[in-house]
Amino acid sequence: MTRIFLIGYMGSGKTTLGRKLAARLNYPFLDLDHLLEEQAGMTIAEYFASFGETAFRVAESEILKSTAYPENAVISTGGGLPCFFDNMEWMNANGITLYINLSPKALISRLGNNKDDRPILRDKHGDELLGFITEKLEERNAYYQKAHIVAEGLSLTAEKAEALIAGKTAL
Ligand SMILES: Nc1ncnc2c1ncn2[C@@H]1O[C@H](COP(=O)(O)OP(=O)(O)O)[C@@H](O)[C@H]1O
Ligand SMILES: O=C(O)C1=C[C@@H](OP(=O)(O)O)[C@@H](O)[C@H](O)C1
Ligand SMILES: [Mg+2]
Repeated sequence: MTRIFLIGYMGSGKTTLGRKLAARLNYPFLDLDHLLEEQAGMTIAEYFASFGETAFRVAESEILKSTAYPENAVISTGGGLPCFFDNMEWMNANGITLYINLSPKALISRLGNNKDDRPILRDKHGDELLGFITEKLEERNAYYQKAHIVAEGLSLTAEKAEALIAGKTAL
């Protein structure tokens, strides 16, 4: 049984890499944000607007822990998920965790104009955005660094991720 949890800040490429890695390993792909959107019948942005962040954190933790995962799976998480409740410990106990580590500037470059569906970042721009991500990433790193694997995000490919994971387990 191999369940691979991809973690990292918004824009680190968890969803993108997750899809590619799952295709490469021939494992099912799950994105916890997408599962929440399906179950709630609304987008993450709508969920934040209707119920607020506190309710979102409870809901995403419930989805993490109640999903009936296939034997083998690649699971992309939301960027904040490892940093609330005991979610990080839960993932470490129930699978292999891989942190996609990127600098604030690299994250901003990847997010580009594509941050409108991320309510926490949507209204921040320029220096304010850089300052916010720098500060939050420092706080979140305390959780992210507990991952089984810390991968350098800029050069990370599905092939490299597969090799890193194979080094931790017999796939
Ligand atoms: N390896 C990569 N190189 C360059 N851009 C990437 C890479 N992976 C993802 N991106 C881009 O970065 C943005 C965020 O990717 P996404 O997978 O949604 O991240 P996350 O799920 O971690 O928030 C998207 O616009 C995506 O196309
Ligand atoms: O980092 C965060 O707090 C969040 C990250 C988002 O997922 P991505 O990391 O896939 O953008 C999504 O769960 C929500 O907007 C909150
Ligand atoms: Mg994502």
